[in-house]
Amino acid sequence: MSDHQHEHTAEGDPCAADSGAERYWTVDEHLADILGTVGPLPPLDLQLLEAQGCLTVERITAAVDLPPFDNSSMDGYAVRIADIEGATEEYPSVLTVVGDIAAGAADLPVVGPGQCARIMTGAPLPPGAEAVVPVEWTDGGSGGKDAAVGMAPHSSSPEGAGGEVRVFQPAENGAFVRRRGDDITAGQVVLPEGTLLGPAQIGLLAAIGQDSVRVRPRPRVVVLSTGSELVQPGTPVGPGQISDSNSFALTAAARDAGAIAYRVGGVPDDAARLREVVEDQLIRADLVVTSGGVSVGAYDVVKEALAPEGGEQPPLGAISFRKLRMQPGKPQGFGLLDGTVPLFALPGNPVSAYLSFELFVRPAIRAMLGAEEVHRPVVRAVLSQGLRSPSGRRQFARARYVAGGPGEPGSVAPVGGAGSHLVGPLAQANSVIVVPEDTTSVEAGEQVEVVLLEAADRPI
Ligand SMILES: Nc1nc2c(c(=O)[nH]1)N[C@H]1C(S)=C(S)[C@@H](COP(=O)(O)OP(=O)(O)OC[C@H]3O[C@@H](n4cnc5c(N)ncnc54)[C@H](O)[C@@H]3O)O[C@H]1N2
Ligand code: MOO
Repeated sequence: MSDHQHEHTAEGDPCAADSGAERYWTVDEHLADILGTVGPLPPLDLQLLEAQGCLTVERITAAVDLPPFDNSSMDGYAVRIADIEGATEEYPSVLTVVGDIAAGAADLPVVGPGQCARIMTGAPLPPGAEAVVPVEWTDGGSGGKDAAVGMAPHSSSPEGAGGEVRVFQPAENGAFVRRRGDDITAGQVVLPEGTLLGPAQIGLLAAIGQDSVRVRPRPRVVVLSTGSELVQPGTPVGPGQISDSNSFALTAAARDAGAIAYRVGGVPDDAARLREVVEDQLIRADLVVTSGGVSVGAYDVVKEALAPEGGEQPPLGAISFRKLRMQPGKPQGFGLLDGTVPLFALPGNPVSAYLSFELFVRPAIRAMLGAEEVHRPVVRAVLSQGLRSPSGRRQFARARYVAGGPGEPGSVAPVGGAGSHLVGPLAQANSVIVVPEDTTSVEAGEQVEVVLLEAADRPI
């Protein structure tokens, strides 16, 4: 056995100390309980930029035509086509300029026979005109034989356009004209129900004149970490203390899943204090995540605070603490606070907390957002190093996955060992290998199931 394989054995695994009598939940039972409890949040009208990343809950119909009026796609001259028929550089058509139309102009000159109007990109086509000739096809009103390179800026000739212009080329009816409604017509469905609102969709809503949109809002997720040993990163770490990393990783993971996340720093191991903090946070929480304090230690206060046994205070909610047939992530708490707000009590070990979030909390957030697919993508890949797994548990081994060529499976290698405290290798992982409950070893070259935690092949 290689050293690497040795690292992935179940030896020294804290999950090995189980008594036979207790009921264990499978990963699937736990997930089914979660997804059976958590559903989409009620829809809300949000301002456009607040709605970024949300899904629409109804189809959206344009109330207006886009463009709203016939307009020019070039800076040039609005003309009648009969006037410029057969125009050449040698025999240009000479037209009288009757006005100047900037984008936003409302008073438009009428273009009669032998006349034209200077026009800017986006400006309305004036009555009588049938096409636009770009300024480069004309002398720009200079009276010379050479094509113009541009127009004199309005600031340097505020009197606007007048006099004559020579046009050196003919144009077809409608040339350089963007017709009213050629993009979108009033009454047209522009976004179907369930559209994910990204920059282009938000731009489209603004273009049709909407300032708000009805969506499933992002869940507001409050992340708490518990433990008297925790200090805020950036402050000195005393004897026996560690920097609180879970609240940062889990807040970032909640954002990554599409939530609005609030990090509440380390709460000491004091059940009454924790209870107070959770109660305070309920005002802004659609979902609460805690880490730590769910095992069997004397200071594991999350259980005590949320599901007090025989105490004077009633429980804050119906939170069930359970053990799962998985590694890492064996101890888990889940239930509803106040009958409405889902609470996830995740184990404190950083790898356990993070993977539990990925497997259980992320799908809940996605379900609240109304997403059709709530799970991370799962692929099959060839294992490049053998690994061991404890019997009776589904193991989730941190790994690096590299996609294969077209039609080929990718390859995957475990990173780091099985210890739930190993945050170094976790930061190298882009995936987890799933080893089923009844499998105790997988050899190099065999295919395994891999959950992708991010786009594969991202350089570290
Ligand atoms: N006798 C038993 N002991 C343990 C068992 C068991 O079944 N019997 N289960 C082990 C397993 S598995 C896990 S997972 C942990 C879960 O423990 P808790 O959820 O109670 O977590 P804590 O004891 O509070 O902390 C565990 C570990 O993680 C560190 N930690 C906690 N919070 C943070 C944080 N915010 N940032 C960084 N690190 C954190 C903490 O210092 C501990 O080292 O229980 C096993 N024990
Ligand atoms: O191994 Mo525990 O299961 O670290 O979560």
